[in-house]
Amino acid sequence: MEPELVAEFEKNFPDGPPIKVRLHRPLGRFSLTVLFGPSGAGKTTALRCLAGLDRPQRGYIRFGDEIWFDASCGIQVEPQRRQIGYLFQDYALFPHLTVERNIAYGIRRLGDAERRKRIAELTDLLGLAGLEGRYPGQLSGGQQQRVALARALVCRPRLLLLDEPLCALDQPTREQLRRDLRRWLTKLGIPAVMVTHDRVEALGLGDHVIVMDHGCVRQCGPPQDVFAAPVDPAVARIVGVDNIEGGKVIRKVNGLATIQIGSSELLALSEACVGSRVCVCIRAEDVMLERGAVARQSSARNHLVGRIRSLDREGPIVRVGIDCGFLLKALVTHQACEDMGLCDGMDVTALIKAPAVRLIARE
Ligand SMILES: Nc1ncnc2c1ncn2[C@@H]1O[C@H](COP(=O)(O)OP(=O)(O)OP(=O)(O)O)[C@@H](O)[C@H]1O
Repeated sequence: MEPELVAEFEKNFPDGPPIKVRLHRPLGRFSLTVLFGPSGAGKTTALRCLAGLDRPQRGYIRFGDEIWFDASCGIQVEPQRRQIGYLFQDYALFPHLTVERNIAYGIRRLGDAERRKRIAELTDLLGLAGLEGRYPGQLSGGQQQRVALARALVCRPRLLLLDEPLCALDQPTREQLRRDLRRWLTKLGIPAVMVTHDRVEALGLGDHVIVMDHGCVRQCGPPQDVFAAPVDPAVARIVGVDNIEGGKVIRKVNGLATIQIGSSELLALSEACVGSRVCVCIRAEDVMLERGAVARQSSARNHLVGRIRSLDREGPIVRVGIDCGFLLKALVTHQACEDMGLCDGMDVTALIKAPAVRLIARE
C-alpha cells in the first residue's frame, strides 16, 4: 500500500474558531496539496501543526507508518525529527551569511564533499550558480526566495511545507517562479503542502486542493473540479465565482433546465427536478457581451438583455456590472471595452453558454 500522510486534528486558540484539519495525501510520489482559503481560515495553523511547530489539542498525524502526533497518548514528535522542509512567506535568510552559507546552514555537520555536492546540485537546479558568494541584500526577491527554497531542500526533506512562498514577489517574478517551482519539485519528487489564497497559484500548481474557511475544511479534490463545481455558495465565493444567485428550476426539456432568477430565466445543464431551489453560479469570465439589445445567432443558449450599471478597471481587465433582472458581473479586457465603447447606462446583451451556468442544490 502506498504510504500516506494522514492528519485529522483540531487546534484551538482562545479567541477564534477551532481549526479542524482533515488531510489524506500520498507520499510515494510527488504531489502538491494546496491549502486554499481566505485570511484567518486556519491554513498556516494547519501547516504549523504538520511541522510540529504548534500542537493540536485533539487528533493525530501519521506520516507513513510513523506517528508524529497523537493526542490520545501524548505523542508529539519534535519538528527536526520529522525531517520536513519549511519555506515561510518571508524568506528569513541570514543577512550576514553568503548564499552558500545560507543554503549550507542545515547541513553544517555533513562532510565537506557531501555538503559541496548537495549545494552544487541545488544551485544548479534552482539557477543560483554564480551567486554563491553574494549576501541576501545583494539579491533580487526572486533570487532570495530561491535561496530560501534551496535551504529548505538541502536537508533532503521527506515533506516540503510552503507558506505563501510567492506572495512577496512582483507579478512577473511570481509567474516565473510558479512555473519553475512545480518543475523543480516534480524533479526532486518531494511531496509538498502549500498555503495560498491565490486562485491562479492553486490551479497552476496543485494536484489537490483543500478549501478551508473559518477553521473548517469545506471541500477538497482536484483543483479544476473544486473550482468548477463548488459544493456550496460559501465555497463558490471563496474560489472566486463572481455571480452567485438564488433561483428555482421551472422547466426541464432534454436535460436542459430553465432556472428563474427574479424576472430573468437562464438555461443550465442539470439533474435538478422542476420546483427545486438552486444556487446559480456563473464565473464573470464566462459572460460575453454584445452591444445593444438584439443578439445575433450564437451557440450560447442564454441571451440576457440588460443595462450597464458599473465599470471597474482591474489592471488590463474591466469588471462590468449589468442589470438584467439581477446584477450580472462580466469580465472583458480593457481593449474590448474601448473597442465596444462600453459605458454606464448602455444596453447590452450578455451571452452565457448553458454549461457555464453551474447549479448547487439548496435545502
Ligand atoms: N498564535 C496564535 N494565537 C491566537 N490565535 C491564533 C494564533 N495563530 C493563529 N490564530 C488564530 O487562528 C485563526 C487562523 O489563523 P491562521 O494564521 O492559521 O489563518 P490563515 O488561513 O493562515 O490566514 P492568513 O491567510 O491571513 O495567513 C485566526 O483566527 C487567528 O487569529
